Amino acid sequence: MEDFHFYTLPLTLLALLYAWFSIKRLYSGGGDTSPPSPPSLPVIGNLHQLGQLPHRSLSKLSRKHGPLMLLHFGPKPVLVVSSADVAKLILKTHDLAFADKPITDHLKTIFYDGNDVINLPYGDRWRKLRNIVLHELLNSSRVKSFASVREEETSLLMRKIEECTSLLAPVNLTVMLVALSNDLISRAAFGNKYSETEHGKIFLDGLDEASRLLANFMTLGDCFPWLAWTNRLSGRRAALKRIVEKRDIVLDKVVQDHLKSLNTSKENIMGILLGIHKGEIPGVSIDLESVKGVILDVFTAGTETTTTILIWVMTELMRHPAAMKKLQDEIRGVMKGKQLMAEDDLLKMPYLKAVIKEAFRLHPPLPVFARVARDHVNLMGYEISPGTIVLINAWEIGRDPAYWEEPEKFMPERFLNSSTDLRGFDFYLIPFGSGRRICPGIGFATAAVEYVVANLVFKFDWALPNGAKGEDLDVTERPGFAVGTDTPLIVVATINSDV
Ligand code: HEM
Repeated sequence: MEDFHFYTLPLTLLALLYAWFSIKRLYSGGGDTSPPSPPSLPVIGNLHQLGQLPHRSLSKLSRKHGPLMLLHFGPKPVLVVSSADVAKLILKTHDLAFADKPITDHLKTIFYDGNDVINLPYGDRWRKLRNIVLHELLNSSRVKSFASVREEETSLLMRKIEECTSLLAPVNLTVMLVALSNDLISRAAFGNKYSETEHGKIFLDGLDEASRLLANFMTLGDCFPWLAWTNRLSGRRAALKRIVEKRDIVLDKVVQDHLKSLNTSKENIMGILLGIHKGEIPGVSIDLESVKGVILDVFTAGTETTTTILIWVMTELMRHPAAMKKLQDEIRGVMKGKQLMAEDDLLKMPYLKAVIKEAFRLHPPLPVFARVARDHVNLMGYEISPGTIVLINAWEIGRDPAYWEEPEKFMPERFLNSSTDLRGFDFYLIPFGSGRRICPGIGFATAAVEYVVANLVFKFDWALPNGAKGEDLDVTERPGFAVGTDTPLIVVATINSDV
């Protein structure tokens, strides 16, 4: 018994100390070779610190622990990047080493086993599909060819707003802009507006539900392979499967309808993809599963993001009447004596472009985007292992005080006489990402956003209902795939009497 006390207590203490340091090392990155980490809990790591709006929780942590920070989501190491300089290291200096994307079971269920551009790992299959998207579907002449779709859909939106003004009714701009983005993408993708058909509604509702189910950053089952069963238990997997099955019936029917028509139309994305599938472009090929994957990419990546930025632009203009007036003066000056805006008119509107860039800086629709390390990388003296997830906080980078004066202020003037653009070369402004995996939809999205905002501001004067002031607008963010405002933007429009 005496021996027991003599040896057991110190040994137990030693064992406890060893366990404590091992856990600490495991969950705080492992000492000098790992970037700084906030304190974490055993097993779950830093998961409890994520919150509903991850860009904000990560921003708070990074302001304390630095622009390169290591977290753990359960056992998974996660690097968080929060400054333009570190983003440049990841997206330019080591772009190839960080060119993979994280994929979870849920994403596989939604995207045909990850058989699409967004989710494929870097490699030949991804390169082949990405080239098709970049060179055949979304190149600049193709984006121009969709101008008539933008013009027709924007003038329909104008008419709907005019109807509200004649009834003296406020306009729910959020609802109208959601419908507009869906219709723009639907017509570009399929050639017609699927929102108007029963089938189309099922398809769009399916996308919406899937995006809501995926709004949580990562589920426990995604972080811990041994907890994958919780996805089944929570009912999420079954719910996703149901949604995907319904959606696939619609997508299969659209593919079959297009295939049946003798000449596959080259005027919409589905037609072009099926043309490639039939071997119409020498040296380029695509299987039917990937055709559906790419179509899903276009809808998933293109609709909610476009709606979200349109609403942020209009919200910021409502909150800043001086900027609204300056923009109106610019647009109405360019349009003097003209009724119908052509896309070439936008070239003479530098303040419009500045307003849109400023909205993207403060409110990137995808505030945090992810990459995965493919190789061992030495980053700023730290050893990063393959498989490490990298979260790039574009929202925080847009506020990096090393690059932005008064970063919280909405000040479009900062972009006048500046060469900064949205194409990912300026690492302090990366709402579309940068490097090998930069968004291929930049041209498509900005063409739509510029044309729609220019028309809204040209045709109407805007006010808030009941004489409310811009600063009263509720700009609380809503968690989701794209982060927009929680409260719909309800406004009163008056027709500009000079138009
Ligand atoms: C305001 C609108 C949009 C925003 C803010 C946006 C943002 C982004 C971001 C941040 C990425 C990840 C980039 C990276 O990892 O470096 C991305 C990827 C992607 N986006 Fe967009 N996007 C928008 C519109 C669109 C549109 C309209 C399309 C298609 C019509 C599109 C298609 C894609 C695709 C296919 C990818 C995956 C690229 C790859 O992994 O190779 N996006 N987008």
